[in-house]
Amino acid sequence: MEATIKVVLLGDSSVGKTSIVTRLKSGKFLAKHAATIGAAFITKTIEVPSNDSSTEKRIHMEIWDTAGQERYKSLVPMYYRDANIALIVFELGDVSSLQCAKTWFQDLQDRAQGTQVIIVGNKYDLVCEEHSGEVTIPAELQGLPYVAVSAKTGYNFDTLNKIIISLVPESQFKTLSKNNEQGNILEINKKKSGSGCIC
Ligand SMILES: Nc1nc2c(ncn2[C@@H]2O[C@H](COP(=O)(O)OP(=O)(O)OP(=O)(O)O)[C@@H](O)[C@H]2O)c(=O)[nH]1
Repeated sequence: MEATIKVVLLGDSSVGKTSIVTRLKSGKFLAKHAATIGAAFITKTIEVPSNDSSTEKRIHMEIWDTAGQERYKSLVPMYYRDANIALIVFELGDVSSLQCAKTWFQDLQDRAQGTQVIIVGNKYDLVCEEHSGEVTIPAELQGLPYVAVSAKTGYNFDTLNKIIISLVPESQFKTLSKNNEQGNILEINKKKSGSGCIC
């Protein structure tokens, strides 16, 4: 079974959206300094762990990394339109980026109600462990799935992947295309025999 989903990253400039995408895609951290211009797109396939090999599942993710800089803000709705999942990213220890996350959530509620939201607090490696649990999530964002990660160290990316997987509804999964091809071949053969063709 396969599902294709569109994932978009939203959040203030420099909170680490591109670094999260890179970590999701390649498991690496590149100390990147250039800000994203407009948006960037990558694809990533993840296997859904299962005990039963007959129900193997794969999720193809189309991941859109948007620019956090103010001057590109008006373009962003174009990228979150039709997204199944939005990762709204803020930087742990940076209150203004958390306020910005609130604004993005409001935007999605106004313009993309079908999009499921995950709140991601990034740069866990920069905050002291004993203080990292003290993030006060604004009331508007409470109840949404939340995970603290570090794109630099890879901390909690397994949890982030699990949350993404859990948000893909069963109805989104379609039978593997290989089976569809087999189905088509059977259909062609049936038509041939029906028309009396012997070639
Ligand atoms: N220490 C630390 N630095 C990080 C982490 N994630 C990203 N950074 C750094 O933060 C800076 C900004 O990261 P980007 O991934 O470019 O941020 P962005 O949100 O894509 O920025 P825009 O393209 O402007 O929207 C870079 O210097 C990264 O190396 C992290 O988990 N820990």
